[in-house]
Amino acid sequence: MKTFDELFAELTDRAAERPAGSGTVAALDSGVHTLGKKIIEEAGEVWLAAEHESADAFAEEVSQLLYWLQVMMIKRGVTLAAVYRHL
Ligand SMILES: N=c1c2ncn([C@@H]3O[C@H](COP(=O)(O)OP(=O)(O)OP(=O)(O)O)[C@@H](O)[C@H]3O)c2ncn1[C@@H]1O[C@H](COP(=O)(O)O)[C@@H](O)[C@H]1O
Repeated sequence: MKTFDELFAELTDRAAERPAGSGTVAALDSGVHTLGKKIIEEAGEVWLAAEHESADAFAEEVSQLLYWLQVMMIKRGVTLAAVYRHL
Protein backbone atom coordinates (compact mmCIF):
# COMPACT_ATOMS: atom_id res chain seq x y z
CA MET A 1 0.00 0.00 0.00
CA LYS A 2 1.20 3.53 -0.71
CA THR A 3 -0.07 7.05 -0.32
CA PHE A 4 -0.86 9.55 -3.05
CA ASP A 5 2.38 11.42 -2.35
CA GLU A 6 4.44 8.22 -2.29
CA LEU A 7 3.05 7.15 -5.67
CA PHE A 8 3.85 10.59 -7.11
CA ALA A 9 7.44 10.30 -5.87
CA GLU A 10 7.74 6.80 -7.36
CA LEU A 11 6.38 7.94 -10.75
CA THR A 12 8.68 10.99 -10.72
CA ASP A 13 11.63 8.60 -10.25
CA ARG A 14 10.39 6.44 -13.12
CA ALA A 15 10.26 9.51 -15.37
CA ALA A 16 13.81 10.47 -14.43
CA GLU A 17 15.38 7.02 -14.51
CA ARG A 18 13.29 5.53 -17.36
CA PRO A 19 13.72 1.85 -16.34
CA ALA A 20 13.05 -0.74 -19.05
CA GLY A 21 9.56 -2.24 -18.87
CA SER A 22 7.98 0.64 -16.97
CA GLY A 23 4.39 1.22 -18.02
CA THR A 24 4.70 4.74 -16.69
CA VAL A 25 7.58 5.52 -19.03
CA ALA A 26 5.56 4.18 -21.97
CA ALA A 27 2.56 6.23 -20.83
CA LEU A 28 4.64 9.41 -20.57
CA ASP A 29 6.04 8.80 -24.05
CA SER A 30 2.54 8.38 -25.46
CA GLY A 31 1.92 12.11 -25.05
CA VAL A 32 -0.59 14.49 -23.51
CA HIS A 33 -3.34 13.71 -26.03
CA THR A 34 -3.22 9.96 -25.33
CA LEU A 35 -2.97 10.54 -21.59
CA GLY A 36 -5.99 12.81 -21.77
CA LYS A 37 -8.04 10.10 -23.45
CA LYS A 38 -6.91 7.59 -20.79
CA ILE A 39 -8.04 9.96 -18.04
CA ILE A 40 -11.45 10.30 -19.65
CA GLU A 41 -11.70 6.50 -19.96
CA GLU A 42 -10.73 5.98 -16.32
CA ALA A 43 -13.12 8.70 -15.16
CA GLY A 44 -15.90 6.88 -16.99
CA GLU A 45 -14.95 3.66 -15.23
CA VAL A 46 -15.09 5.47 -11.88
CA TRP A 47 -18.59 6.71 -12.68
CA LEU A 48 -19.82 3.26 -13.75
CA ALA A 49 -18.26 1.60 -10.71
CA ALA A 50 -19.90 4.14 -8.41
CA GLU A 51 -23.28 3.32 -9.90
CA HIS A 52 -22.99 -0.44 -10.33
CA GLU A 53 -20.08 -2.00 -8.42
CA SER A 54 -18.93 -2.75 -4.88
CA ALA A 55 -17.12 -0.24 -2.69
CA ASP A 56 -13.85 -2.11 -3.25
CA ALA A 57 -14.24 -2.20 -7.04
CA PHE A 58 -15.09 1.51 -6.96
CA ALA A 59 -11.99 2.22 -4.85
CA GLU A 60 -9.83 0.35 -7.35
CA GLU A 61 -11.17 2.46 -10.21
CA VAL A 62 -10.50 5.61 -8.19
CA SER A 63 -6.91 4.47 -7.63
CA GLN A 64 -6.43 4.02 -11.38
CA LEU A 65 -7.82 7.47 -12.12
CA LEU A 66 -5.45 8.97 -9.53
CA TYR A 67 -2.54 7.14 -11.17
CA TRP A 68 -3.36 8.55 -14.60
CA LEU A 69 -3.83 12.04 -13.23
CA GLN A 70 -0.40 11.81 -11.66
CA VAL A 71 1.13 10.64 -14.94
CA MET A 72 -0.41 13.66 -16.67
CA MET A 73 0.88 15.97 -13.93
CA ILE A 74 4.40 14.62 -14.40
CA LYS A 75 4.11 14.90 -18.16
CA ARG A 76 3.14 18.56 -17.78
CA GLY A 77 5.76 19.21 -15.08
CA VAL A 78 3.14 20.11 -12.48
CA THR A 79 4.11 19.41 -8.86
CA LEU A 80 1.91 18.26 -6.02
CA ALA A 81 2.49 21.63 -4.34
CA ALA A 82 1.11 23.41 -7.42
CA VAL A 83 -2.09 21.38 -7.12
CA TYR A 84 -2.36 21.58 -3.34
CA ARG A 85 -2.23 25.37 -3.62
CA HIS A 86 -5.70 25.19 -5.16
CA LEU A 87 -7.26 22.84 -2.61
N1 LIG B 1 -0.76 2.37 -9.63
C1 LIG B 1 -0.50 2.06 -10.80
C2 LIG B 1 -1.52 1.98 -11.82
N2 LIG B 1 -2.86 2.18 -11.78
C3 LIG B 1 -3.28 1.97 -13.02
N3 LIG B 1 -2.26 1.63 -13.85
C4 LIG B 1 -2.32 1.36 -15.28
O1 LIG B 1 -3.61 1.67 -15.72
C5 LIG B 1 -4.23 0.51 -16.33
C6 LIG B 1 -5.67 0.58 -15.89
O2 LIG B 1 -6.26 -0.63 -16.00
P1 LIG B 1 -7.61 -0.81 -16.80
O3 LIG B 1 -8.17 -2.11 -16.35
O4 LIG B 1 -8.47 0.39 -16.73
O5 LIG B 1 -7.11 -0.80 -18.23
P2 LIG B 1 -6.74 -2.00 -19.13
O6 LIG B 1 -7.67 -1.88 -20.26
O7 LIG B 1 -6.65 -3.29 -18.39
O8 LIG B 1 -5.30 -1.54 -19.50
P3 LIG B 1 -4.86 -0.87 -20.83
O9 LIG B 1 -4.97 -1.93 -21.86
O10 LIG B 1 -5.74 0.31 -21.06
O11 LIG B 1 -3.42 -0.46 -20.52
C7 LIG B 1 -3.44 -0.67 -15.79
O12 LIG B 1 -3.42 -1.72 -16.71
C8 LIG B 1 -2.05 -0.07 -15.64
O13 LIG B 1 -1.41 -0.08 -16.91
C9 LIG B 1 -1.13 1.64 -13.13
N4 LIG B 1 0.15 1.40 -13.48
C10 LIG B 1 1.08 1.47 -12.52
N5 LIG B 1 0.80 1.78 -11.21
C11 LIG B 1 1.90 1.85 -10.20
O14 LIG B 1 2.86 2.76 -10.69
C12 LIG B 1 4.15 2.37 -10.25
C13 LIG B 1 5.11 2.36 -11.44
O15 LIG B 1 4.69 1.41 -12.38
P4 LIG B 1 5.62 1.06 -13.64
O16 LIG B 1 5.93 2.35 -14.31
O17 LIG B 1 4.79 0.18 -14.52
O18 LIG B 1 6.85 0.39 -13.12
C14 LIG B 1 4.00 0.99 -9.58
O19 LIG B 1 3.98 1.19 -8.17
C15 LIG B 1 2.63 0.52 -10.04
O20 LIG B 1 2.00 -0.29 -9.08
